[in-house]
Amino acid sequence: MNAAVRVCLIEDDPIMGESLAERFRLEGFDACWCRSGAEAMRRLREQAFDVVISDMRLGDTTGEAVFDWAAGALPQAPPFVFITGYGTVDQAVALIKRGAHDYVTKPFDLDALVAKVIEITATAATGGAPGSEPLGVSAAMQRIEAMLPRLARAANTVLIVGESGVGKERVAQRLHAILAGAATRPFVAVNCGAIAETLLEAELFGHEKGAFTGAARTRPGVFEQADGGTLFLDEIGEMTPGMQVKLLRVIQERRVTRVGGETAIPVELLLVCATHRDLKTLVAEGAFREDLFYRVNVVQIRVPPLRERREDIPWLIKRFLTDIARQSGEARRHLLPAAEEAAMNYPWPGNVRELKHAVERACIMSAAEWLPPSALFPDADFAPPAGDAQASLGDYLRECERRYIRGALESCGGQIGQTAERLGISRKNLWEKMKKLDLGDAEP
Ligand SMILES: Nc1ncnc2c1ncn2[C@@H]1O[C@H](COP(=O)(O)OP(=O)(O)OP(=O)(O)O)[C@@H](O)[C@H]1O
Repeated sequence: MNAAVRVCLIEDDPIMGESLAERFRLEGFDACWCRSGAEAMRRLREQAFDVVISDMRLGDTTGEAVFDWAAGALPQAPPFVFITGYGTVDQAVALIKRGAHDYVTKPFDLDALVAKVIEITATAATGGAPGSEPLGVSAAMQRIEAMLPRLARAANTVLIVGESGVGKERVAQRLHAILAGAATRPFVAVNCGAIAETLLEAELFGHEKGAFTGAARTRPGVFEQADGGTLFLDEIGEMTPGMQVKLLRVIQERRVTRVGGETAIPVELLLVCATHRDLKTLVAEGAFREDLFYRVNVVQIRVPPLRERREDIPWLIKRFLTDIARQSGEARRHLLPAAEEAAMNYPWPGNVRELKHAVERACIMSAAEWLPPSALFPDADFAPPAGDAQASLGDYLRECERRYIRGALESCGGQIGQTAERLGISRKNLWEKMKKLDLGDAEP
């Protein structure tokens, strides 16, 4: 799968260069090791690369100079990932603000770097930068699409709501792509629900050297990293009251103070917050600050669940099949009409994420060019209920969802983590659904 990934490695240190080049080749990447900036510029001019991994300091020039040269001289500069030492972190952060993709600090984890390359090139294979593709063909998604240019011009805070996996981050990326146009501006995404409160403050606002045990050096937070571009804060409904106060202050003042710091640093960015929770209910329960709710809820985009915009299902399936073919280099697969019909009839509780996983799994599990329904829905005991003419659509879909989740639970031996992964939803989301659908002892 990695055979076509072309990596340009710019590293003047022979030991580091050799070990990185060797590891990349072992991964199946087509790695070209350039030992100087001049050599890199020559190779980049001659050949297209999917990603550039460059040291900040090179014998004859700097990684920054190569990056600037590529932005001006190449028709389409590949994404740059910088390798930095302690002394050059600030420079690397500044480069990200100017459009570099990412950086890793020495000593770094090789596995993580390889995963980063795969992630970057997989995104590139989906047809360009995330956000460069339309959101869907349904009337609902086209309405969202139509409002984005106005928001990109006028808004500085946007709230995106919708169930898990509907594509909230996708919408944020699309908004960012419209905002940024051809310019290279940073898009930084953080899942607030996945980070403990003690770490979240430093992640958002940064920290000074020595601010706490383990803060060996100064690190700018995501607000600073996203300066000039877009910051996507996912799962803001999960923030603790303490963090909510701090976020409110930053949104109002548009300045951040690093943990352990004294100076307020101005930031100018589009803040996109997202949640799958009902913030109004959280406000009523006292779990979410009312003032913060009004501050982030100035403009709200609701992304409907996939079951409410079924026209997008075949369109998304075709997109995913095309992406898979491009990434694997194999022939493009198709769905048999019966499989497409089954996909249209299924409620997709995990939304687009679940659909994407199902298509990916079907392509791995079946070698057929035309995929049958069983490739998409491998759980033997799942068959959509026959349907009762008296039942409402809501009841019918609920029964479909219940049966499918029960089948998945059974096929995963009741293991919640595995089942959630298989369905493409979070464990928490699975617990909630099990509770709602009376499926066993739904206690986390
Ligand atoms: N319109 C779309 N076109 C192509 N892929 C999409 C689209 N919407 C969502 N996806 C894919 O579905 C998956 C889930 O999307 P995304 O992460 O944006 O959802 P989310 O609503 O932010 O999820 P969560 O609430 O769990 O954070 C991703 O792999 C994304 O690439």
